[in-house]
Amino acid sequence: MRPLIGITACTRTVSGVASHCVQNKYVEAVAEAAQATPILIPALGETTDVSGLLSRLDGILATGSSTGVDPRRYGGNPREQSPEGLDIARDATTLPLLREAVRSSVPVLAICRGHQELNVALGGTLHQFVQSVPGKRDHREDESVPEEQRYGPSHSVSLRSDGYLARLFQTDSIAVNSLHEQGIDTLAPELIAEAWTEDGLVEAIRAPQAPAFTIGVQWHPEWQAAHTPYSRELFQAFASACRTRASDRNASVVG
Ligand SMILES: N[C@@H](CCC(=O)NCCCC(=O)O)C(=O)O
Repeated sequence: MRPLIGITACTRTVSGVASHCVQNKYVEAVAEAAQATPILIPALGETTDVSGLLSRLDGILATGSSTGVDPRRYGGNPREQSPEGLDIARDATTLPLLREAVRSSVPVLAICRGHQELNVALGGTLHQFVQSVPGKRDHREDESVPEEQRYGPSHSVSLRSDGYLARLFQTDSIAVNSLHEQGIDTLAPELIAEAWTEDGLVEAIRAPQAPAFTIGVQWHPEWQAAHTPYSRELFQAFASACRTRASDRNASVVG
């Protein structure tokens, strides 16, 4: 049986109707690159039954989003963010969920906003506008170009020489896409950096003491994941951890 992977949703108003949304590329990456069964995790906030949900899941994919984590979640200045740029219900869902997933041996792959959420959930902080930080490059996408170009390679990242990703990819740097303006400032105590841009921004993270696979990346491996070698390898490694979790879960139900 395929592992069951929960994908974090955003709240959106679609044609005037309040909705929970996940972009197709995340669903496709789980179904095709990870060969798993995707299921949406709605942004229900505090009413989410976190432990009940985690006990039924084999992995969590924390997605990217145009919205940012509310700065009040990490001691940032709330006046600098417009309310439309936030998704309070998503924060109230994903932050406790990711914190508990890491503790409960549920594999986590966290992408872009998800990567930032993982850091905040575990006690780290973010830059609200990386492009305004002295010495940092502008990590935002060019919104005027077609999607194919927006998700194309933008800059390289150096991989930690003794790190998980360098071992997985068998290289010390890769080219990645870049579509964000927030970014990690202070790393959460239980995370280590797995990759950096040349401006020093942390582009990938891992929780080395976590019982299961726990990786965050600032770039977008879900974009055409099944057809892009490093992205496919990352999703396959995540899937392998999810399969282990699935067989452990089944063994505990049977036994
Ligand atoms: N808003 C945050 C997060 C950036 C992010 O997740 N971008 C993804 C865009 C949509 C997608 O492809 O999922 C920031 O600006 O840092």
